[in-house]
Amino acid sequence: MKFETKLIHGGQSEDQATGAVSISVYRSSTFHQYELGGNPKWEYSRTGNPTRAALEALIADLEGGVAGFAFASGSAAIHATFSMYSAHDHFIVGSDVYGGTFRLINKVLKRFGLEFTVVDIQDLAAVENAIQDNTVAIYFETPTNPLLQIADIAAITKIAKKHKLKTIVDNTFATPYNQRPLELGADIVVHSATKYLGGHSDVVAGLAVTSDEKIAEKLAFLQNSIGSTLGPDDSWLIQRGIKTLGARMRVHHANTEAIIKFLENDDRVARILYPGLPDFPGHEVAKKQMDHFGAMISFELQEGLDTKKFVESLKVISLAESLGGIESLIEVPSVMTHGSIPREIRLENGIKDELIRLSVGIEDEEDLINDLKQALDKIG
Ligand SMILES: Cc1ncc(COP(=O)(O)O)c(C=O)c1O
Ligand SMILES: N[C@@H](CCSC[C@H](N)C(=O)O)C(=O)O
Repeated sequence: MKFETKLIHGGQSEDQATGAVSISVYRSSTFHQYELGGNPKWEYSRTGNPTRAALEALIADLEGGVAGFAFASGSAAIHATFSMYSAHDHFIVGSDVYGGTFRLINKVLKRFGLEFTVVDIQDLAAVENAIQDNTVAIYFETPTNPLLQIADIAAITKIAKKHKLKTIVDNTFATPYNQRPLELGADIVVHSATKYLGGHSDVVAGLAVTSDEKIAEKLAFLQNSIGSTLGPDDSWLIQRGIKTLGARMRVHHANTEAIIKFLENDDRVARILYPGLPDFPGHEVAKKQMDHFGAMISFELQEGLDTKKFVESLKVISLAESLGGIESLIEVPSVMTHGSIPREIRLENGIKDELIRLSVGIEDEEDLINDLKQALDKIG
């Protein structure tokens, strides 16, 4: 089955009880057990729910894993994944990660004794040099939020395997439409399904997928034990969103190409970060491991231009956190999505105060470009 067909018919796409082509929402907390001490398929919705299970089967299918797990948010999926490990286990983490992941690591996981070394994930020698006797896994995003840095997944998983480490990839920005890390050797993929997978900015959800049966057992245990599971209504929304992922991504990509051309030709734009640009540092690796370069763009305006006024002057594009929805969203990471990272660390990692991140939606491309133009005209 081709990927675009899998989006619609993959996993478990029909309701098994009725044949309904849209999976039913099983809004039941518990299930009648007809035999005491039997082994029922469904017992309690935290442990397993048919609507959530359909989504979990679908994401496992799309990422090429053996099992998928749905959580109440991307952060919950990441938390459950790190919960497989114990105090004094050491992780190598990419320096550019979503601010909330940085916060989870530094303010929560470290308190439970997990240890972390932050490295530039583009630098393979730095990754290998950071390995210690107690290192258990390498965790990174690619493309990263918000600098869109590209990590070489195949090369990193090769290093990981050599040292018997696991590789965990946050595939939120790429989505399985553009990139499938498990096929490149990763052990676990995590997602903020809040973004492209849901696709309509109307649900917060997270997913984890693994290619390893033993990890799948651990994640199933932790999902049930921690209990941060995704409810049936939200599971249904994510499955519905995924059905149109291919159609949406084609428009996201076309609009992004047009906006990149516009930004490249405007003197008021100083720097554009986008993996599809031939002179972008990660371009060659992105070309190798991604089917398309995605629809996230970061950029900086020329020094002295008023970033605040620019983002506040947009009329079609909304100033808002989040990304991957049908509507275009713009934000300033230093103040918004990455505000929880101390300024000196942020600057050290390359996130300037004035960096702007744009999530290109599927509106008419001319409307988006005209909106950017009128806002630029207000400041310079
Ligand atoms: C790359 C990335 N990973 C994980 C998360 C966390 O996801 P959620 O907001 O669904 O908890 C986000 C954003 O929130 C993100 O941008
Ligand atoms: N205020 C939130 C930040 C949400 S950021 C959402 C998303 N990951 C993005 O990058 O836009 C918080 O403090 O967690």
